[in-house]
Amino acid sequence: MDEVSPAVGRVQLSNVSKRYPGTADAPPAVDGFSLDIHPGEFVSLLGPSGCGKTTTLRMIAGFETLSDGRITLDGADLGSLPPNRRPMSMVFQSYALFPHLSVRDNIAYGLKLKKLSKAEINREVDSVVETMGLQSLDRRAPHQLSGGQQQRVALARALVMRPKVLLFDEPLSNLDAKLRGQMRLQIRKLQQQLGITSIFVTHDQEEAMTMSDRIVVMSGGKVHQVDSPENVYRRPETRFVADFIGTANFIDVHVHDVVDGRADVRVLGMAHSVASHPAVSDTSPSVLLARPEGISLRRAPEGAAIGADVGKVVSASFVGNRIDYEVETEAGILLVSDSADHRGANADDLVQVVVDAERAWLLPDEAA
Ligand SMILES: Nc1ncnc2c1ncn2[C@@H]1O[C@H](COP(=O)(O)OP(=O)(O)OP(=O)(O)O)[C@@H](O)[C@H]1O
Repeated sequence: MDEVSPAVGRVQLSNVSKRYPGTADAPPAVDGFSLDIHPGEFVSLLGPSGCGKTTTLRMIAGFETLSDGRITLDGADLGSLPPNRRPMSMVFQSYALFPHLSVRDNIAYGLKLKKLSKAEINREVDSVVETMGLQSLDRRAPHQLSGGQQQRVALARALVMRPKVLLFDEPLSNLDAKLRGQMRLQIRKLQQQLGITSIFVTHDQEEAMTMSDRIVVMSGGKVHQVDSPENVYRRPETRFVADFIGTANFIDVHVHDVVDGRADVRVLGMAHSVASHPAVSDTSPSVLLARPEGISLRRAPEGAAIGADVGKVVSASFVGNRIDYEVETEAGILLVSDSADHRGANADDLVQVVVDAERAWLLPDEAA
């Protein structure tokens, strides 16, 4: 396949909503979704079951109508254009291969419908078979392939249509963890090589984090944050995002002063200056987010008792590349991860608990 990046495939969603028929008393499945997806960008829609990510993808594909709003591709309104007239290909969780057709015929299927000549079809199929490393498998039937191989065929079938946009609906959920990891890398590499705008639905945060340029975190039909993987982890917009992505310790703090995105707070008896969300003020309820790797444990001073900065180790679990601790403190149970390869503390030890202020983030406590 050509390895040039076409500067096409800009998808814009403006205030898109979806209310399914017969659900008038429930909140909309998708509620005022706006997003500008750049050509060649890899965007994941991430959120818990029922948050509206599949509905959004299906509206982009044309399988669902919009109740409100507009979706454009390269500036042109997609309106009621049927799915097969949209220059997009979808890769499904179930692979959706035709069982009675060979790998090669599965890949060629869409091109035959487009009535390309036999020679053209062969050329395009050869090219994509090579790109996907399917040369030795192309005469087989789908049932003679592993799950990962079937998913590669499904991707080849999508790519051969030379879409402007690739849509993925949880394509890796049926694969085992190791294969999922390999497929993630393969899809991302290929996507970058070909420069095809990609929209990827998943409920797996690690998948979204490792593959995406930007992640859209959704809940209850609404967008909570659109940001880089790093920002959704380190600088979440809402408590929901902080909790959904990774492991979160939420610590109640006293906020003394907020200036230029930094706040003076008292955490576990110690004064710190921490980065703070723009909506945080010294009068609004706020909560400190500290990730487990942003807290460290030190040996408690001789004769120390549980207090402001001294806690008691409840459990210490060896997880291979790190040790996970649960520590009981005055701020509740905190989860702490230590990358050290030796166990620094054991259950029942008293430890000094230190929050790394540079890795902490103060955000509005909408749950307060
Ligand atoms: N055909 C339908 N008719 C009525 N309600 C629907 C229909 N399809 C989905 N919904 C509802 O719309 C909301 C969003 O569903 P959607 O499938 O988009 O969520 P999701 O985030 O993709 O979830 P999952 O990860 O479980 O697939 C849910 O409340 C769901 O029950």
